[in-house]
Amino acid sequence: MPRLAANLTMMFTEVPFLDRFEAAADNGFTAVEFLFPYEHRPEEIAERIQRHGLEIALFNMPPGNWAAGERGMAAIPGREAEFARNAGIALAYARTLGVSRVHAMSGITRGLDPVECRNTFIANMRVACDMFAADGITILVEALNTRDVPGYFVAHQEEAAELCAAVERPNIAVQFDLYHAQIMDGDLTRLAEQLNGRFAHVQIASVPERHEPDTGEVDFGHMLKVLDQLGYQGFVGCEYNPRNGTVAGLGWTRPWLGG
Ligand SMILES: O=C(O)[C@@H](O)C(=O)CO
Ligand SMILES: [Mg+2]
Repeated sequence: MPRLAANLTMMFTEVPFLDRFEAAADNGFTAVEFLFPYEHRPEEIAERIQRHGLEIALFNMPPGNWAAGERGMAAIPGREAEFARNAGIALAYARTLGVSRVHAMSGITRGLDPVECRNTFIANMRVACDMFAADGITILVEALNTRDVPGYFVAHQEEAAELCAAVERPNIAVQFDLYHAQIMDGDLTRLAEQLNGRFAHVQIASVPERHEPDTGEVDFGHMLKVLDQLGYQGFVGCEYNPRNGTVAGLGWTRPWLGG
């Protein structure tokens, strides 16, 4: 049975960030995820988690200047020191929050030398993996679709898996976002079978609109069963923009969350 995690960057945005934890718990979630916690002290977030009996499935390292269009820097030559600093910031949050998966975004590398980017990515990820290993934390690599994020370093699931292998560390894995995967790769059942054992987090949303996963071109009831059959024990992040309000759109979660 997949364990759903509400993505608090996209869901429950009707209330301020710190109040989204209560909203998620009230609606049956026992786990949450979010992109960036850094506007809040880790202790404030830890208090919400404890108060509402939640677990945090995942969050991202600082991504650089998000508003200016930056999407991480793991593969961007010349930003190694900033990457390592950001890894340190994320590690402090992960420790306080008891989180065991942290996503390190690769960056927009369009126009840069691909070999240099790959070497930078591998070296940076080795640094991050080694920093997080003692705490039992896995670093995640996500492929993003080129329509939403043109020029991102990793666009296909097999590329993400191959890069993880090239890092040669036990605590790195693919963040298998089925929304991006459907847009770029398709054939999701066979893809999940091929990648089985190499992903440590899953995310879902309808395609192409990125709304609730009960609409659109992918049958997520089927995909969640496939993940079950493959023995996937991790979380499934609900990373979508609710169509008409978060709570109004939660009907699809009933078979998975109960209620
Ligand atoms: O799929 C996404 O957009 C996120 O999981 C993410 O981390 C980068 O925006
Ligand atoms: Mg995602």
